[in-house]
Amino acid sequence: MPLNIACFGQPGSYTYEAMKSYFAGKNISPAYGSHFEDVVQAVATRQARYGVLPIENSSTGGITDVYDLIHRYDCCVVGEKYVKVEHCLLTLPGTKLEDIREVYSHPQGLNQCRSYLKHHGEWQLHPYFSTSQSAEQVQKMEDPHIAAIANKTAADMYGLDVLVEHINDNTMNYTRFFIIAADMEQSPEADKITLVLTTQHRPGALYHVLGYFFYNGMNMTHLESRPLKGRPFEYFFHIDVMGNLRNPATSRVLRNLAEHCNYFKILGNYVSDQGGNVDEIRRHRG
Ligand SMILES: O=C(O)C(=O)Cc1ccccc1
Repeated sequence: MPLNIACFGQPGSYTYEAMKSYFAGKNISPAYGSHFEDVVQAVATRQARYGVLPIENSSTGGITDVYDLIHRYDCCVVGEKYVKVEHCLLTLPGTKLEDIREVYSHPQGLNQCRSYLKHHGEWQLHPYFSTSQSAEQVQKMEDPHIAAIANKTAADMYGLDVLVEHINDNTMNYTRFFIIAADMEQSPEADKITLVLTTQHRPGALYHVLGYFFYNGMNMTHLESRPLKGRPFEYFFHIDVMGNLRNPATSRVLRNLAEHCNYFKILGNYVSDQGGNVDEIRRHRG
């Protein structure tokens, strides 16, 4: 039986790449969603066993809608994948740079190429469903004045030329993807925990939360704050820390921490992505 996977975008999207690489060698049956919510909903209603979504970019930061959706639909994080994102300007074969008047891409794609696009301030920018759907749109419109920002796979899939390569502002441009599910998964190899909490609304509350990790030698790798609806200037904190919940010391720290929070939920404990990309990021940091 193939694994039903809900994937953001369509074949050729960066999320598609993340899915292919995370589930390499597995028998999968993907269904695609044009909105982040489609993917989360498919998982929450168990139409799909797993969902794949972008969560964070190394140049533009957290993809905040996705944090909110995972939490709102009560989904769990069961894995992660880093993908190096190399944006290209794709056009119909034969189009020249001076022909271009309009550019389609996912808002993340437009954002990550801001400096390049600034040099072409006359181009009209169209935020679109995903990078791959933007490429398909260029193919369908058959208009040589229109380009898309997407990857080389999308160029091949949708019969487009790569007019300009590497147009992202930051050459070290990585996106982290979450693999989500309706239920928690636990493995002895899991080494990363994603949790969400709200602190008491008093001075030093976040300092205390961070102190739990610091004094117990737990490496915190990500912190994202999201507004609490109906409570102006109060926040959910989405936190990643290294650890395995089966380790009694780790679970004790988290239990103690939970007691000091207004709200505390573990979204997942999974194996961190230790692929070649991560090594490259570390090498670059020196
Ligand atoms: O639109 C896509 O291809 C996506 O998967 C979202 C995205 C867009 C740009 C960078 C990383 C992820």
